[in-house]
Amino acid sequence: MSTPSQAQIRRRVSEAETVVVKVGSSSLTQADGHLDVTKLNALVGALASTQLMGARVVLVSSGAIAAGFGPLGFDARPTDVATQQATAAVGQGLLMAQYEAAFGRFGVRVGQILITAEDTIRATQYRNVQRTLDRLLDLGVVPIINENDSLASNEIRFGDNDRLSALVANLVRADALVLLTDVDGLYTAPPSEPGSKRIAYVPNVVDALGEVKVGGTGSKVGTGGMVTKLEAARVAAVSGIPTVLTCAGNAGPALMGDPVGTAFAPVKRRGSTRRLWIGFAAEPRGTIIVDAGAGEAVRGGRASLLAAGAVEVRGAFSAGDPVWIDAEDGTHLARGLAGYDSEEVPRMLGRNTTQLKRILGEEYAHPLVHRDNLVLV
Ligand SMILES: Nc1ncnc2c1ncn2[C@@H]1O[C@H](COP(=O)(O)OP(=O)(O)O)[C@@H](O)[C@H]1O
Ligand SMILES: N[C@@H](CCC(=O)OP(=O)(O)O)C(=O)O
Repeated sequence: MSTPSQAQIRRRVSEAETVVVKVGSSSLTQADGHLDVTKLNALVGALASTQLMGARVVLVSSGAIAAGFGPLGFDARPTDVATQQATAAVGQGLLMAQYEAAFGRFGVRVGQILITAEDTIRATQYRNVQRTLDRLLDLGVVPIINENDSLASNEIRFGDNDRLSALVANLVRADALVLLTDVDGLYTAPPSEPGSKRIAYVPNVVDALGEVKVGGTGSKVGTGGMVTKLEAARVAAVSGIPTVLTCAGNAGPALMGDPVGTAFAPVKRRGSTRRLWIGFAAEPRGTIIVDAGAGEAVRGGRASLLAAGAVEVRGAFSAGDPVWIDAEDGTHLARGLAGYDSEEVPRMLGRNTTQLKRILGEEYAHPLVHRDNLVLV
């Protein structure tokens, strides 16, 4: 696939049949922790027009915690997990009430979907999310997605919604991802640094960003900053989906294909959704270290990881959790979903399938990581 021009990417965004739009906390709230209804209504105006022109629109909206702390009487975004979770429970309801009213003025229905990272890595759960989203879109509804902050465990969570939005874009087979934030695009350095300049077009987000200096959030309510937005653009790019990153005020022009913000080209054709979830959705809980032969087999792309080639296991994980597969020198070779709990693995190490069946029983005959549950890194 030759590298497309910026104009081609902008056209693809304007012609998208399905578009995922992600909006950050700072674009929806005031500094005092109350929803900024004017900003929210302006965003909904742009999204509703896109939807009424025939596109399928999915909104990934942050802002539950930012919208909840003011009404609860706190001066600032809480920092402890329990209070954040309680604040999100309050803020999410307030956020949805505003969205329902705003979209309702255009006769557009909305539906709320709250997702935890854990949901997204289990095959049955992500198929469930996919089916519900597809059905909502068929029904002409705008799904509004957020991380399920009130229930997410602290160890496995997205935290920001940037990566979640890219995974959702892949899940709904979107034609474009639009990331809306409080800065009008990607800059050569954090915009507070003198001399930093907006970058209008990134033809290859995977390896062309060496010169760019990215920093964390610039606001008191956002999380992740530009780092997670670039990760999201990268996940979208390897899924074959172009991304536009700009400020929320530019939502309308961005969706119409105007040259606002920063456009990122896709870098290859669409990959398997499931493998992307495994590759990006959650932090691995442990590591399986493999010998050179198994490493080569795994890197070859079509082999499962068998116990015979594994030499050590680290960390505590359950069957189904994401794990690293590392070489003995510590190099990451792949990520995958473990076929066993970590405590079952030590007695399996180095044994071939016949030995495993004979010594431990039939139920130990399947691979440590099945090739369908494995992505190379
Ligand atoms: N190279 C960069 N270009 C643009 N913004 C940057 C860069 N590095 C860091 N940032 C910061 O990232 C912020 C946006 O991220 P964040 O606050 O998490 O927003 P959101 O709440 O929309 O997710 C910007 O306000 C900016 O201060
Ligand atoms: N799920 C959280 C999102 C946290 C957050 O601040 O995200 P973002 O503003 O997208 O960087 C919420 O709704 O408050």
